[in-house]
Amino acid sequence: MSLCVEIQKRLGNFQLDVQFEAHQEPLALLGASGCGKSVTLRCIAGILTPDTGKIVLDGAVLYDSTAHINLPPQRRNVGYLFQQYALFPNMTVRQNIAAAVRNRGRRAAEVTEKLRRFRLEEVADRRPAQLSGGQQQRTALARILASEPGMILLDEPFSALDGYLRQQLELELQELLEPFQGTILWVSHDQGEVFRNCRRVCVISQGRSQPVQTVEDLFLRPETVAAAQLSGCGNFAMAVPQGDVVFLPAWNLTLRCAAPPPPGIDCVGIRARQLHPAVSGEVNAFPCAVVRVIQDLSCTTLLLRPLDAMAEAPLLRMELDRESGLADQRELLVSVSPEHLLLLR
Ligand SMILES: Nc1ncnc2c1ncn2[C@@H]1O[C@H](COP(=O)(O)OP(=O)(O)OP(=O)(O)O)[C@@H](O)[C@H]1O
Repeated sequence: MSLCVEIQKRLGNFQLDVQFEAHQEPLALLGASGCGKSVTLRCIAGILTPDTGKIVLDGAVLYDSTAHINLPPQRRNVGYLFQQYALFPNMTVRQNIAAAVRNRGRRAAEVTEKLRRFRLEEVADRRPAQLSGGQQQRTALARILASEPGMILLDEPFSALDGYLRQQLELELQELLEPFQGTILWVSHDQGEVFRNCRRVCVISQGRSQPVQTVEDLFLRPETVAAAQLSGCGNFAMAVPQGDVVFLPAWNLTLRCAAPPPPGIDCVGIRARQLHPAVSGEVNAFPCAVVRVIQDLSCTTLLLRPLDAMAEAPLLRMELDRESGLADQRELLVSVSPEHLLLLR
């Protein structure tokens, strides 16, 4: 049971070129807005046709430009949960689910089972416009599972919902999808959502896919600037490796690394949480001017300028607990431990 995708598609100035494999797992497709995540899903679902390439699901060829195979969406056995759920607006919840059941003889029993399992019995006779966001999402998912798909495509499943509901539904979606045996492609630009729900991830950056990796490798040990950005890192500087240190011209800093940087490293990343107040003489300590203090709900962010930085150098973000008591300092000695310095290409 697996999905193999290797496709190219041009849309105006945008060029998509992605390849990845997923095996009976939730695989995350993670990337910034406009990087090509939805176009990839639409090509797999058969709503868009790639220019070249191949898509194979569980041994069945859905698309192959060389062999001129291009199955229509309804023959692909792919369930697609759209960002806005795309329910039939004139049908009730019951009818929306019933429309997806292929086996007519089992239709009534299937609908009853889905209404119960997805806790939709009380709203079964309402239309989509009369449902909450969460109920719409459950209806859409019930409809997808009623069609017995070989795989499920989730396009930003929580984008239509706000904070509290979002957290609840994420837990619920995990539970509802647990019995599903096939592959799930989970599109998101939210690092936390990916970390909580998927074991492996394919990063898409400006239309190009990067090799599939584990979420731990991406978030804890990112290797590229794009991956570090997606993992939430907020400080970047060009770097010149010299033995087991790196020189950062913009901030005029030399920082020690945990090990000599491998070839190809030309940038470092520093997470805002991993900059910390330092004592004099501490490894990698450097003085900074505090340029701005931003009070947030759960933390305080300081924007810092290293004292020897070039005029146009980017400011450093440092995140502290709200009660740290450092928010009124003009100058601060800070440090990043060598093992927390992200060495990037
Ligand atoms: N039908 C189209 N014609 C021309 N360009 C398109 C078309 N559909 C998408 N694009 C372009 O393709 C690129 C990728 O779009 P896509 O919707 O896949 O992004 P995304 O990664 O899903 O972004 P988001 O996270 O914002 O949903 C964008 O630059 C978009 O403008």
